Formats: sequence, C-alpha cells, structure tokens
Amino acid sequence: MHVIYGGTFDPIHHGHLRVAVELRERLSVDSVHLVPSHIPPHRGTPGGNSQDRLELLQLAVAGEPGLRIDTRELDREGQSYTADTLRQLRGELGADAPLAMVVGTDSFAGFDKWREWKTIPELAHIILVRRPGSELEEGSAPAAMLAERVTRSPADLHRQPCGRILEMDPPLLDISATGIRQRLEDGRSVRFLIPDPVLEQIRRRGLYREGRKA
Ligand SMILES: Nc1ncnc2c1ncn2[C@@H]1O[C@H](COP(=O)(O)OP(=O)(O)OP(=O)(O)O)[C@@H](O)[C@H]1O
Ligand SMILES: O=C(O)c1ccc[n+]([C@@H]2O[C@H](COP(=O)([O-])O)[C@@H](O)[C@H]2O)c1
Repeated sequence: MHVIYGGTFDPIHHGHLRVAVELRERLSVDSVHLVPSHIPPHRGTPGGNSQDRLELLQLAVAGEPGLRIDTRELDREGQSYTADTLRQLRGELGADAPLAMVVGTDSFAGFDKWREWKTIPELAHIILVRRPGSELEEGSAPAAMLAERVTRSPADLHRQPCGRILEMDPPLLDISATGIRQRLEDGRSVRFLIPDPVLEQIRRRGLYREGRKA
C-alpha cells in the first residue's frame, strides 16, 4: 500500500514525525511518503517558503528510510489540491493498487470544503488520526462520510484500492507548527520539539523570525 501524509510542514516537527513512524509500523508498509504543500488551500501563506520547508523536511528524515519525501506538489504550479495529487498517483500506481492518505481530525473536520471532496474516496483510502480537542461535529458531512466508510482494521485497506476510512488512535505528541512559529517569533526555545538539524538550519537561515519581539 502506498501511504501519503500531506501537510504544510511549516516547519516539520516531532509530532508529524512520530505519527508517521507509528503509522508505518501499524499499517505494515515500507514507507510513508510526506507530501509538502506548495500553496496550501484553505489557510494563509506559510511562514517558510517552499524551498526552506523542503530543506527542513529533508534534514528531518535524513537517515530514516521509512520516511520519504514526495515533492510533486512543490513541482506543480498553483494551489496544492489533494485530489490532483491523488489522481496523479493513481495514474502511476494503476487502478488496483491500495493508496491511502493520512489526515488529522482537525483537517478532516473541514473536509467538505476541500476541492472534489466527494471524489477523494474514489481515489484513495483515508487514514484518520484522532487529535484530542478536534472532534468531528455530529451530523456534519465529514462525520456522515466517516460513518459510511469507517473501519478499524488496517487489513481492509490492503484488500481494496480505495474507499475506506481507517480510524486510528496512535499516541500523539501535543506539538503544533503554530506553537513552534510563535516560540521562534518570541525568541523562546523550540529544542526537543523539532529535530536538532532542523533547529540548526532554522537558526542558520534566520527563519520564522518575522515580527520578532526585541
Ligand atoms: N502533533 C501532531 N500529531 C499528529 N498529527 C499532527 C500533529 N500536528 C499536525 N498533525 C497533522 O499533520 C498534518 C499536517 O499538519 P500541518 O502541517 O498543518 O501541521 P500543524 O502542526 O497542524 O501546523 P499548523 O499549526 O501550522 O496548522 C495534518 O493532517 C495534521 O492534522
Ligand atoms: O485539496 C484541498 O482542497 C485541501 C484543503 C485543505 C487541506 N488539504 C490538504 O490537507 C493536508 C493538511 O493540510 P494543513 O493545512 O493542515 O497542512 C495538506 O496536504 C493539504 O494540502 C487539501
């Protein structure tokens, strides 16, 4: 099964990395493919440009063969719509290969605002990672889609190419990129929230210092 994990990764942090490793093991796949957005839909311009975010990602996964980077969204012009990415991957993998995308409940809560959201389950499975504090609203369109397609068994995803939503509760680290950017702006430490090589590069490049308080 081919598993992608998309995000702005602004910057990548240990919360992303741990969940990717947990999922790789629980899904019994060789690797999880991290897909950084170029222009993320439904949010403001990232604090780091695409090249900087990619370099931080490369430093973060160096020496970890189970985590790979797929740059297709960075190589594409315009907004980074997930449906476009999945359609491209489906073309490469063929109609029968299981394909899955990872998404947190915070992102999935607004899934009905995504471009071609109803088509996405026809292209891929969804691996829904429950993030505390981000519950789906009862009666909402994403909650209805979940109820219709939910499974708790990773084996179901390996059996068919697309269409199921696997609910997972891996142990999560309570880290957000927003919290990291805020600390950097405030001149506070982000040590142990992100890998040391990522921190060193942020310092070297002077990233995320905009509006930094004196
Ligand atoms: N600590 C975490 N544990 C597990 N999943 C996470 C964590 N942080 C983010 N994610 C998930 O990773 C994906 C990409 O997230 P994103 O790059 O927006 O990170 P973020 O930390 O939520 O960033 P921001 O604070 O800028 O919104 C989303 O599906 C999100 O739910
Ligand atoms: O395709 C869309 O319309 C769409 C709308 C919102 C988010 N996404 C994707 O969801 C992933 C997580 O988004 P974010 O903003 O939480 O980093 C990332 O890969 C985004 O490209 C995709």
